[in-house]
Amino acid sequence: MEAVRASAAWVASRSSHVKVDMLEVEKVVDKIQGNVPKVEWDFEGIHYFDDGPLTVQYLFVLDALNFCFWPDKDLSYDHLASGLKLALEKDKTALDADRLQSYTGPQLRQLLNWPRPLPIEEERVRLLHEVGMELERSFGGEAANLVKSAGNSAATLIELITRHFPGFRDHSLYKGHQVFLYKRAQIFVADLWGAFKGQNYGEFHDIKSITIFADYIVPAVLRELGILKYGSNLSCSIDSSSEIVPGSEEEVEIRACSVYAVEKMRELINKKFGKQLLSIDIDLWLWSCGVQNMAFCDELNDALGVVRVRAKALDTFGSCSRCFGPGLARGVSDSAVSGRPRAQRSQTAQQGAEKLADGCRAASEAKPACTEHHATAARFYRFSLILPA
Ligand SMILES: Nc1nc2c(c(CN[C@H]3C=C[C@H](O)[C@@H]3O)cn2[C@@H]2O[C@H](COP(=O)(O)O)[C@@H](O)[C@H]2O)c(=O)[nH]1
Repeated sequence: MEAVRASAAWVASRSSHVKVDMLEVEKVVDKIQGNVPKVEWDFEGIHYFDDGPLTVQYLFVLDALNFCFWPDKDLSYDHLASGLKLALEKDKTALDADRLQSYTGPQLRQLLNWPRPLPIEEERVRLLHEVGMELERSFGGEAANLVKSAGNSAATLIELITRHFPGFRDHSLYKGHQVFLYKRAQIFVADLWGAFKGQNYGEFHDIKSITIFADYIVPAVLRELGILKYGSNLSCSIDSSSEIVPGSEEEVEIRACSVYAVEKMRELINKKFGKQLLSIDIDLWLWSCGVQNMAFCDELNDALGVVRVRAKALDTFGSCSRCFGPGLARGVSDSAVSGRPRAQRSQTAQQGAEKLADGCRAASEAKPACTEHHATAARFYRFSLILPA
């Protein structure tokens, strides 16, 4: 999106806490030889998809709530995606516009099968109400109509979303200048594109206008790669896990410089290797790398290996969406990410994957579906899959 791209460049040129290291951008581009590993949308197997308008409704609600999972160490994006999916599978009307307007905090928790208050729960409930109310008022209750009214333009869809739904207006004031990052509105477009494979509700003639999505995972990956450099005060705050205040210069710089760095990466790939990549594809690669295991992002060759391993592992587990047994999944996942030497870790994960597959087969016969355990297992995947076999 042009407003996001221009904002990111504006901030990056004035940034004082964060710098984009162009030499490191070039090193990464050379190392991957312009080939960004293809990561499939829904590589985790946790999203609802029925190829129709209900999927659009699901994705819109999902992305309305797609922020801030970290304050609860057990909660992740997976819980939201798989929780809403299960809720829809149980009751196709769960995300109808009138229902969205009446959810309370405890009801939202129940919908997601989450046992305690969600981070920023009141705001999440407010967003649900806003989405339900505006969908009903302007789009006949259906997010699919919102998408249709954008006429296959990603930029128009983002304009419509941010005009009608204030909760998606991801703006900040930086050094007296308004900057636009539109993380969740852009993720929604990318989700449609990914889920519908660029067809039907996912067809956008200007999909290349979308930038990456400035969340808290991609910047961590870019920092690990050496592309983002933080000043010493910011480094200390982040390394000691202090909270970075929303809207602060630091926060805006981290997010905007991430967008800018990937735009530069894309330009360089085009210049050196003649390839026109979409920021969406780079985002999904970096994000999947980040949520799987940061330690592996320092060696991009490993990352290339990751995708192969993932594809193989999904063959093993992909068809099972039943309860895996929490003890097994947890135990294995803890050992897989402990600080052991790489060769040993790979072996542990490999054995873990086999054990998990056995447990999974047994459990799926013995127990009914269980979102919470499934999410735990999915998180384990994310650790195990990136370990080279
Ligand atoms: N840049 C970027 N950020 C993304 C996503 C997604 C999910 N995209 C789905 C689309 C296709 C795939 O199959 C994905 O499942 C979530 N996030 C952000 O991550 C954070 C959650 O992290 P943790 O607390 O560890 O669960 C949180 O800020 C959330 O908003 C993405 O794609 N790109």
